[in-house]
Amino acid sequence: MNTQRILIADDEPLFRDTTAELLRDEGYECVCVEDASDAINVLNEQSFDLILSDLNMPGNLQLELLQEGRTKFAHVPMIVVTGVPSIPSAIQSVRLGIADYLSKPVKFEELLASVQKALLHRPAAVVRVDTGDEREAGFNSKYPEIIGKSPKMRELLEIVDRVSPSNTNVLITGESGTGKEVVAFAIHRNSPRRDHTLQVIDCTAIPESLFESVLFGHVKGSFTGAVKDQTGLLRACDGGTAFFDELGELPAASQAKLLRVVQEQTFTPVGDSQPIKVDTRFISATNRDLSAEVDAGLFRQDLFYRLAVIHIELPPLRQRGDDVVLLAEAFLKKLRPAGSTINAYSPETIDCFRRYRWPGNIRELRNVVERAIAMTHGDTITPSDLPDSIRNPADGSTSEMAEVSRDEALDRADRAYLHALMEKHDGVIASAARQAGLSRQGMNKLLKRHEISADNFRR
Ligand SMILES: Nc1ncnc2c1ncn2[C@@H]1O[C@H](COP(=O)(O)OP(=O)(O)OP(=O)(O)O)[C@@H](O)[C@H]1O
Repeated sequence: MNTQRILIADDEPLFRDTTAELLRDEGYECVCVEDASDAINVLNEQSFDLILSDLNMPGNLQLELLQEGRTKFAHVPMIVVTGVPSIPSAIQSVRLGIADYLSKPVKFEELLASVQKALLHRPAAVVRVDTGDEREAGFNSKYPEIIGKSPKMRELLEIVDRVSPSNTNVLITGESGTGKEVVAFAIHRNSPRRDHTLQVIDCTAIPESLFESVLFGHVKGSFTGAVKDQTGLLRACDGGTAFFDELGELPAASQAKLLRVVQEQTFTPVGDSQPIKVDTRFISATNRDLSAEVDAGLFRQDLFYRLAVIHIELPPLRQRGDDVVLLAEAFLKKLRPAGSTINAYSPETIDCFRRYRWPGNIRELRNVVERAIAMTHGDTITPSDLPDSIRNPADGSTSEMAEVSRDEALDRADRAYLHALMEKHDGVIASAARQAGLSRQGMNKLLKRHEISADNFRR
């Protein structure tokens, strides 16, 4: 069953509906719109694998959909189907990188062949997170799955860009949930190996006694339970990339076996005598400090040097500045149910996001957004939709405090205090003011200065 999603933008109802119906019969999911601006809106809201677009339709007289589609949604192939073919529009379309240019009337078999071809040759599948305006939202057109435009993330993307085309082995480190796997996939997808497999090998999931069998494969009868020949994971990614996740968990005996493969690119399946040669790039990830583990004698130094030819260190979310806001916005768009009217965070919620330290990094943020979407009653997510630990982080004296000016630190503490106070008093200004030793007027002034709305705390 094919569940690829196709957006059909055409103002001719007969063509639009018939094409959608025929494509649905082929197993595709189709969404139909009748003009270019609706198409752009839908593209901003949902992810698609292909766009089928008319040229002469409302909102597209300057080929707006074509222009915007090719710059903002470059990873979604587009096929133009026009009733008014012309050489200039064909040239312009091709210049903008469309997958095909068809003239109406078009036979369905011809259209289907074009769709299948475009889908086959599109950039490898990505986790597409739609973040609205590219520049504003930290959307990196070459790495759409990596949201962020903080200096640390820009630097990181530059490194990713430089290492992707090479064959060099890469070690990615960083706290849990910082996006190590996302970066590994981005490197593979932008490498010449992209048409081959990226095989994820979770080092925590392979028992030491089965390491060779799982990685190298085995022949039937080579041990009790080996009832048939089994191809190992490394064979599956010949020509591609082997991604060793949680590398730091690999036991010493398995480290030795892996070293041989990394050095020689050969291995022998269990019970076989013929070595197999592969061509594999190794990307590894760990949240441990591997060089410290090498120093402590817990990880083989030779294997470390082989695998960490390039070392990419992912910063924790708390060091990525306002990327937290960009990510929260992207997750909101991605995770809200279709047709949902939830469309914003209140300024106080954004404040909570900025203040919190995010020990679980981006994964934690994603979970928090998902929970908030389920909790909220209105169109806007407010602090009452967040877990208590995020509304009231008990981290007034973190080391981060020492990184900012005294004024900024006092300001943050003041804001945290006001949040806690409003929370406790359910947004009732009179009682909050009483506890704070302020007049109502003074409390109102302070809330206004911090752009905190008492209404958001009322139950
Ligand atoms: N820069 C980013 N932009 C958008 N989403 C991201 C980004 N980084 C991570 N994510 C998302 O955050 C979640 C965690 O990412 P990922 O699994 O890659 O982290 P990890 O560092 O490999 O975690 P662990 O060490 O626990 O395996 C995923 O849902 C991923 O899609």
